[in-house]
Order: sequence, then structure tokens, then C-alpha cells
Amino acid sequence: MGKKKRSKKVAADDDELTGTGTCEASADEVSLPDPTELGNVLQYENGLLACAISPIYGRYLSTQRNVKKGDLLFSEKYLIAGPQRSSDVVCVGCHSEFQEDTTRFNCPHCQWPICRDECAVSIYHKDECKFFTEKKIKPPTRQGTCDFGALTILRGLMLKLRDPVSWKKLMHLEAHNDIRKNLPLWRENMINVVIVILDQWHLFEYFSEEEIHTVCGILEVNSFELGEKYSFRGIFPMAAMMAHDCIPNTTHFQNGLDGILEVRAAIDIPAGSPLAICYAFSLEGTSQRRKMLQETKFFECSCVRCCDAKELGTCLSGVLCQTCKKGYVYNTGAADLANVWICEKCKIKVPLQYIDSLLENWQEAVDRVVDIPSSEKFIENCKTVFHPNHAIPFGVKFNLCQAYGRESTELQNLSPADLDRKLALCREVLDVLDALTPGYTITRGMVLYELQAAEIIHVRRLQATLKPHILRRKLQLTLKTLKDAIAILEMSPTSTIEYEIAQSAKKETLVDLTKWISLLK
Ligand SMILES: C[S@@+](CC[C@H](N)C(=O)[O-])C[C@H]1O[C@@H](n2cnc3c(N)ncnc32)[C@H](O)[C@@H]1O
Repeated sequence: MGKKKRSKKVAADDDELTGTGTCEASADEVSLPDPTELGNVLQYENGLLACAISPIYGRYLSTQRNVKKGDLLFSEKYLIAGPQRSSDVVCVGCHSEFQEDTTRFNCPHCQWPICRDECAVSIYHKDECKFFTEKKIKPPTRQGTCDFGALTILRGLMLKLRDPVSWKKLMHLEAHNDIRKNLPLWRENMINVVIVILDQWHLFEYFSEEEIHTVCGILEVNSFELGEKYSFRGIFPMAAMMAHDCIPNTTHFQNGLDGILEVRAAIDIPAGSPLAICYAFSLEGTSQRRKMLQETKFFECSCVRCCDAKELGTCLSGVLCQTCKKGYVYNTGAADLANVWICEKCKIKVPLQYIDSLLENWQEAVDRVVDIPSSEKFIENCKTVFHPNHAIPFGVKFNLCQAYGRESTELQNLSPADLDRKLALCREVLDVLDALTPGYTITRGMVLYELQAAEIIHVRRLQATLKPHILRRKLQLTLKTLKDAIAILEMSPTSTIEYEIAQSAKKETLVDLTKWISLLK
């Protein structure tokens, strides 16, 4: 890994190279560190990445060579990890929440809560335990509420005392203090974190108020979600340098057990391109994503998807016009973000408040969808209000395409109508995913897997009626879908269900399908 400082000028045509952003050339040469100096990098090919700066993204990572979809860009171990902001009491070893019926133990050394003996020596807790014991630091307590998120901030601050190199890496990250100072969040952090650390834990001789707010900001702006069973958050300083794009060109895999994040190319990425992840939930509509980005990451996204009212033809935000009942109403795009939405057909203007309250009501209704019949009914009801691909029905379709053949009836026993429905849903969902989360992403991998499984049953049922060349063609297409699904799911950490699915599909379905095709004349 190169340790030399590099000086990097941002290419004037960054956006042409990627189609993902609108970086302009930076007039001055800017001295930026080698990316590997930023993080706890475990795997990285020397010289593959560079850190650059743009007037839009600020600092960002870019690739120096062409990379292929699925290629590992780097893997990195967390710098700090811990409970989410406003978290209730959790185990300090594995971050599981305590339910009413779970037994709660205390760490035998520092007395913080754990859920089982091993958690007292977990990678997340063992280093802090001695400090907590020496300084007699007890879990935060306040009548009514208790913010365990303060623990994560303390874990960050402790780097200052025990690991100056890591502290420097942490302090290198953006906290947006200037913006956050004027928000209600600052006062909440003051009460839930600063006062707890300085007054309750008496650590005022080690950390200043400003440092505590800065670590809060760094976590708010840069952290990644961790954990499969339990959600917690972690800082990965190199990954934190990736820019945001609502159509990301990278994908990441994490394993909460060892706190390692792997970042891979989701699509083929040409040399010189910014590496981008989507900080928001990709399958939400533009106004929801942009609201989240403004409120928590403090910028206005100007990506291609945000600037296109129809979100690259997916129509994920389309609402049926209640005046003409023919066209769909859309936000006119990022530039005009947009208190007014307009019907594409009759051009009537609809106020943003109407759209917001519509989404709020229907979001509540989604929570009442529990099984296949209620999902189907919900999708039917949505037709009078939303575009068929609108994020609200789309989320239900996404779950439904996986539920057929798993819930109540096994795939091979599905009725012909239900099997057709599963096939149609998988294809419909994939069309949207292909546009919005293209390439090697786990969500696409899972839907491809569902599609090939349904196709195999479908072809088996039809085979007596199909001409041999048509049968062969259908099976070849299914084989391609299966291979894509395996290639994607196999990238997941070995402890995950997705990895297991890929391995068993490789051993069984792939072998059987290949043999079936080879036996056809
Ligand atoms: C996780 S940090 C990324 C690294 C950051 N650029 C830096 O210099 O430290 C997130 C911040 O980067 C900036 N950023 C990232 N992507 C952006 C984008 N597409 N448009 C505008 N700002 C962006 C915003 O300031 C955001 O709060």
C-alpha cells in the first residue's frame, strides 16, 4: 500500500466519464492523502484508488483503472462502531436489543449490560471495558429515556486517548458543525450526549464540548449501517470518502460479526470515475430521498435521477392525477424542487402538501399488509392513486415476488395463475432495479434467484408442449439468470443466508440445469 502523499487534480470531464455526477474541474492542485492512509484497509490493490476533490462532492474516492462489475475495490475494518443515535439499552458486546423476556447480565468487569458471557470480550467491547472500570463509567441513566448512542460517541472519543493515529483518521472526516450548530439536533446532542459524557461520566478533563459535538457530527454524516439481526452503526474512513449518487456504481457488504465492510464495483466503472454509493434508500421516490439527504447529510443532490421527474422512466414517484384520471403527477425535478407537482397530461398543479399527506396515509396502510392476499388487495387499491411503479406499491411488489412460493405454498405447488403472477412480479421488479440499482447488488441478486426458480418450474410444466429449440432457448435464458444470481449472492459474507443460497444453487440447481440443457438435442 502506497504511503506517499499524492497531489491530484480533478479531471474536467469527470461527469462525462461516469454519467453519475456533475463535477467541475478544481482550479487548484489540491494535496490529498493516499486513500489507504484514511482507513483501516485490509484489502486493496495498490494505486487502484485516489482521493480527489470536487466543488460539488467535496473530497471523494475515484478509481484510477477500469474495473469490472463485482471486482473488489477495497475492504476495511471499522474504526468505531456502536449503538444507533437515540438507541435504547442494548448489549455492549453484540448490540442486540433487550426484549422484555431476554435475560440481562452485566459485564463482570465494568457492569455494562451484556446478553451472554462472550459479549464481555467481544471485539466491540473489550478495549473500552478497562477504561470504563478504571473511570467508574456506568451506562447513561435519565428518567424516562436513556440514550445508548452516547456510548458510540465515547468509543470515538476514546481513540484520542489510546490510539492517536486512528483519532487523526476520525477527525479527518466531515462533521458539518457549521450547519448542525443551528439545528435542533445540536441541542438534542447537548442533552443526550455532551452532558452525559462531561457531567455524568465526569470526563471533562479529557474531552471538550466541541470535540464531542464533532464526533456526533462525524457519525451522523459518515456512518454505515451494520448488523444483520441487530442494527448498529460504524465508521469506515475510506468508505466514508465515497460520494453519493442516487444511482450508485458500487455496492457494499458488511458483516456485523467482524465489523468488516467490503466495497465492490456494482457495474463496470471506467478509470477516473468517482465511486458512489446511495446514502438514501434507493427505492424511495425523489422527494423522500432528497429530504433525507438534506436533513441528515446536508446537501442538495443533483444527480441524473434527481433531475429527471420520471426517475429514468421508472416513474417511482408518479401519482395518478385526480383531475383528469389519465396522467400522472410528477415533481418537476431537482432544479425546481418543488412545492408544486404537475400532471403530465392536463398540466394541473398539485401542491406538495397534498402529495406529502397522501404518502403519509398510504405509508400507514402499508404497515397493515401482512400476507399475500392483503398485499394483492393493497396493490389493487393503489391503482386508483399511484403509478404501478410508485415506491409505495413497488415496495409491496418487491416483497410479494419473494413471498409467492415461500409463504403457505411451496413453489412447485403454486397454481398456474400464482406461478404466472410470481414470474410477472419478478420481471416487473427487475425492470425497476435494472434502472435504479444496476449491476451486482444483493437486492437484484435475490430477485434474479426468485425469477430463475419460478422459470424452472414453469418450463417443467410446459416442456411437453414446447418445440425443442424453444425449450432449449428458454432454459438457456434461465441458466443465465441463475448464473447472474449466483455471481451476485456469492459476494456476500460467508455467514449470510445469501451466501448459503448461492452455494446450494451452485451445487444443485446449476448442475441440474446444465445437465438438462446438455441432454436436449
Ligand atoms: C460521507 S461524506 C463524503 C466525504 C466528504 N465529501 C468529505 O469531504 O469528507 C458526505 C458529505 O459529502 C458531501 N457529498 C457527498 N456526495 C455529494 C453529492 N452527490 N452532492 C453534494 N455533496 C455531496 C456532502 O457534504 C455530504 O455531507
